Amino acid sequence: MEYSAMLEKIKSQYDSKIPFSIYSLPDSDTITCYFQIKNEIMEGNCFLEQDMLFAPFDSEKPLYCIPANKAEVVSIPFPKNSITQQEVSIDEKEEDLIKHLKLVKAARDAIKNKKANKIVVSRKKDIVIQPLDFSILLNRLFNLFSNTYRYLWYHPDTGLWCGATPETLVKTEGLSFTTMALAGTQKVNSKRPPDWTSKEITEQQYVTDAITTSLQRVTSVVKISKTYTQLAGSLAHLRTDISGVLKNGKATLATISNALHPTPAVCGTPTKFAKSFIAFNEGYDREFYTGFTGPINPGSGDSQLFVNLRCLKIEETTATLYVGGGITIDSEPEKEWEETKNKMQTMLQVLQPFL
Ligand SMILES: C=C(O[C@@H]1C=C(C(=O)O)C=C[C@H]1O)C(=O)O
Repeated sequence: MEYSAMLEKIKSQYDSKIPFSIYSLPDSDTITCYFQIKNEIMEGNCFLEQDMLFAPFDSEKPLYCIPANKAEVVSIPFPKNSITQQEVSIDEKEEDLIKHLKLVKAARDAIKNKKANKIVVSRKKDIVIQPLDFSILLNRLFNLFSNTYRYLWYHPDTGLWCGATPETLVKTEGLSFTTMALAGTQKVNSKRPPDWTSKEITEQQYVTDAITTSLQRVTSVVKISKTYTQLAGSLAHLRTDISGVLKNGKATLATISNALHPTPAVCGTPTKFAKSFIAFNEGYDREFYTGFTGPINPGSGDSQLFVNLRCLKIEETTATLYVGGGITIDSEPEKEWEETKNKMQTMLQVLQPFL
């Protein structure tokens, strides 16, 4: 399939409300498209066959998939273009600032009261956009942030989502797996490497510890790398790689993703408290933000799932952007607000021609 035919196909699937998904793996020049053939709703048991998966933050809610055997699956190179980035400024409402500062303070108070060590709090931001043009959107999505997992997903039940996430939930190859603990955020400064503070180091260590503990149930041989800096757009994060072998016969992709999700990178620790704090205090439904998505193939064992961060949802002429950050005892509310603004830049860069 030619790239221009693919663009036509996306438009016709979208106009006829038939599910499709397009993705490019980190550092790849190829996009893979899943165009569902018939307009059936595929939700529920999505971990059994080769498919594209789209799972919400709340594991009680349905996850969606486009099975390969019900879709036209094509992989093609995407046209490369260099795009210059300029910071995009948008109006933020005073009430949103006040609400977020209050949320961060409430999370910090719960931590001070020893209810949790870390809680990830987030917000969403609605932005009015020009009518969508898939050609422009995909050109920016796939050419910017090439070291991230970039995707576009559409399903009539979930709506249209896209994202460029730096975070792997889990990658499996046969019985081997790798995952990562990603946390701590600084704006990249071209003059000097990030100087990580003890707040960020502690916040990221919580993630490594929690992931290693939850994996003990379903894996054997866990290897933990040194912690290093990962760049994602104009941001830097702290990252530790965790790899190992799945317990033969016991661990499936479903068990390992259930063991991992939601990690303290997007929820907090302890998970139960952080989850209920988020449900009671965030004041909105995260839907698929901080859920997970990616191409899976349980038969061959080669699957890649990514945490749905730096993402947005488009409904007609409104784009909703989702951003959050990890709160610990040392968090400063104003800095956390700035961090959400910095994280928003990723999707604002993609949307720039539509603003
Ligand atoms: C929650 C987000 O990102 C997560 C939180 C981070 C942090 O608190 O520093 C860093 C990377 C991600 O694990 C987001 O991008 O919305």
